[in-house]
Amino acid sequence: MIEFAAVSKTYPGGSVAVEGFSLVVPSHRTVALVGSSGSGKTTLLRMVNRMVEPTSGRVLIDDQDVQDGDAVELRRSIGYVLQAGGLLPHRTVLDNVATVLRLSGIPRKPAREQALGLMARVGLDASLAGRYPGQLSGGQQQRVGVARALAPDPNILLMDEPFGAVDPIVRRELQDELLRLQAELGKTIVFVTHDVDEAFRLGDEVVVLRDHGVIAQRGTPAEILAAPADAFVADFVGADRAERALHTRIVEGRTIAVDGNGRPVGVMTP
Ligand SMILES: Nc1ncnc2c1ncn2[C@@H]1O[C@H](COP(=O)(O)OP(=O)(O)OP(=O)(O)O)[C@@H](O)[C@H]1O
Repeated sequence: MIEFAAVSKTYPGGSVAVEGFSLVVPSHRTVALVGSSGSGKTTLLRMVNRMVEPTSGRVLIDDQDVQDGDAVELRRSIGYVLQAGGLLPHRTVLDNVATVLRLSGIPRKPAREQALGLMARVGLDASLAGRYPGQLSGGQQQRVGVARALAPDPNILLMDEPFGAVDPIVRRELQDELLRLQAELGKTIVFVTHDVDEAFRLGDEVVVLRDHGVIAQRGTPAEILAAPADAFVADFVGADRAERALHTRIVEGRTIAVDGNGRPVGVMTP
């Protein structure tokens, strides 16, 4: 469990990124933080692994204040996936993953074997092991980023717009892959995105942020869609967008789901 207890962050120079944010992320769940650019998502995420120190308030992991332990150890125990992948450009794919294992004291040979296992787990063919990150597609690079983050078998995975740089089809594949992995692994995931559809797809719970990390609404995707807290949330989640405004129509005795443009999108099953 991760708990943000009234955290605030004012950066040097006076920019207020987050003001009085509180949230509990239950273990083995995925919570998606969604908000527009500058709403403080990255700042909040980085407070968990102490890449950002709150100006006030505390972050607790399983009731332990993250400030109490060693920052390097904390960072090593938490998986972190970034949009850019954060890969080492002059190391092969296998080495990128194995390095993380080596850092935790695993000898070279078993580290490489485990790295191959992690590659398979995220859907990367072993034939890519000897390539350099620059020789991979964007989607493959992101998979390496996920394999790296999973290497120390962390309980917590922090994901900061991890699929932001790939095209929509690959993005969808990566989302499916993450859902599959999460069903197997049951990590505690904080997923930052500005894409509402991605948040709704991946989040067991979704937290919609306004500026300064102020929570506009939190709930399951269904709860937020069914009852947006206010006009800001309704607008942000696109509650009136044609593709969300579904209704049914009877055609030849079957009930068809139709979107706001009148386009059929599915058949209702009894
Ligand atoms: N190191 C920094 N120094 C000063 N101000 C910063 C720093 N990092 C972030 N900020 C400011 O804090 C606010 C929140 O930034 P943050 O990166 O947390 O938002 P975000 O929601 O993740 O945005 P994005 O989606 O664009 O990444 C912004 O106004 C930003 O300019």
